[in-house]
Amino acid sequence: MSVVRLEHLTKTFPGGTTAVDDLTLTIDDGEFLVLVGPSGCGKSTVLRMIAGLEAVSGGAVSIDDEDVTDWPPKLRDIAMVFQNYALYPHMTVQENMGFALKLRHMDKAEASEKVNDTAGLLGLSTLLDRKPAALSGGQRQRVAMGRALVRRPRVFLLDEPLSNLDAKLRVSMRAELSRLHQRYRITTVYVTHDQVEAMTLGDRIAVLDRGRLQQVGTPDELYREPANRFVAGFMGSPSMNFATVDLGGDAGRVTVRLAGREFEVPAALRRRPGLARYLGSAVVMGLRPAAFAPATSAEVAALRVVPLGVESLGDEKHVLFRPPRAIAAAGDEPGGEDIPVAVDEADDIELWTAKVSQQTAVSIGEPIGLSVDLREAYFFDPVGGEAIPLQRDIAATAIAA
Ligand SMILES: Nc1ncnc2c1ncn2[C@@H]1O[C@H](COP(=O)(O)OP(=O)(O)OP(=O)(O)O)[C@@H](O)[C@H]1O
Repeated sequence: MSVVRLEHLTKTFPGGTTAVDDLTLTIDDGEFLVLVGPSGCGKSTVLRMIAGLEAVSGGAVSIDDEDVTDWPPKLRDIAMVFQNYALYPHMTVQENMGFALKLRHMDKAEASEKVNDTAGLLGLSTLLDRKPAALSGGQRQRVAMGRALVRRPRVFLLDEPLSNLDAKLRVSMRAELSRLHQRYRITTVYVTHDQVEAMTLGDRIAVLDRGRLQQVGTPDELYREPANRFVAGFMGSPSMNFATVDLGGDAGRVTVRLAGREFEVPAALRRRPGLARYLGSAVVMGLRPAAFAPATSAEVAALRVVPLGVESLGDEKHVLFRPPRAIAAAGDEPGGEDIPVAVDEADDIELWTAKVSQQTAVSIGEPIGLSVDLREAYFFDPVGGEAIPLQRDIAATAIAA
């Protein structure tokens, strides 16, 4: 059993930067938790406080219900792997991996057996006599992980361990990490700013922004039910597209206006009931790149956009275009029954992206029609950015009330 509990964890550096702000989070026994967030959001500082490498300014860290907040690192039984895996250059792979066991005065034969077992698992058996200089980047990273795993720590902390590797190696090391975790089930906290790594590795993902926890949940929960605009924009690649739109209609019919055209929000959209209190006012709408498709000529609900960039990724294309201006169609009167849509000027700065199939004929500067699937739309409060709740949240609130 190794449950890691962070309670109101806070870190303010002497210069006054609050890197971690009141973080409360439990990492369950055997769980693989990924901490993600943009550069500087406090991920490494959280990890360093768990390891005991950084003193906390407030709050507590406990492991298995034991408060370890003031314990020195070596008493915590935690292993940490960094981005620059810092192997001892003068030692062989065998010696590097066995070093921690030697420090613990483990019996030589037993230590050697443990090293050999772990090396076998990591595909390092034939490299045991080499020194780090004679290894590839991926092999060195595996040795670093082997060195951490060999003593079966209670908690395994990894800080962007794959970021120095090339794309192909990263994919295979991801698979390897998953396999190792399945095998040992060591409680793991993994820091990355790469949301693909987060989605593929994490049992759960915790998203940080400016030191504050935004949401914690399974990859699927974060993707499908982001708690706020920040999480929605962070999870998913390419990112979600946002526009501020005014909501029109009544309880029976909800519409948004984009590019002078009115779109009805489908009744089937689970987020729709939460929209009722925003009727007649502005909301932020989010559309993932996959919500667009090339429009067939028969479709009415199409946007005409001028591609400003086309990225061909082999099996799909990303089309970049200026966000459709949510202008009212000619004849609409502001304040009239059909509420015209306001445009947040800031939205114009970031280009939108549509994901289309490789077969779609599209080139820069040549207008194309895109259909929009509003069943895939997300809505956020225009001020606080929190997600407008799903149907079941509303039902739960109603019951609670
Ligand atoms: N020793 C320090 N003294 C002062 N400020 C620090 C110190 N270490 C980190 N910071 C600041 O704390 C904030 C969080 O840093 P941290 O390294 O935890 O972020 P991160 O999310 O891991 O970033 P990255 O993804 O770039 O590694 C940053 O604003 C950083 O500049």
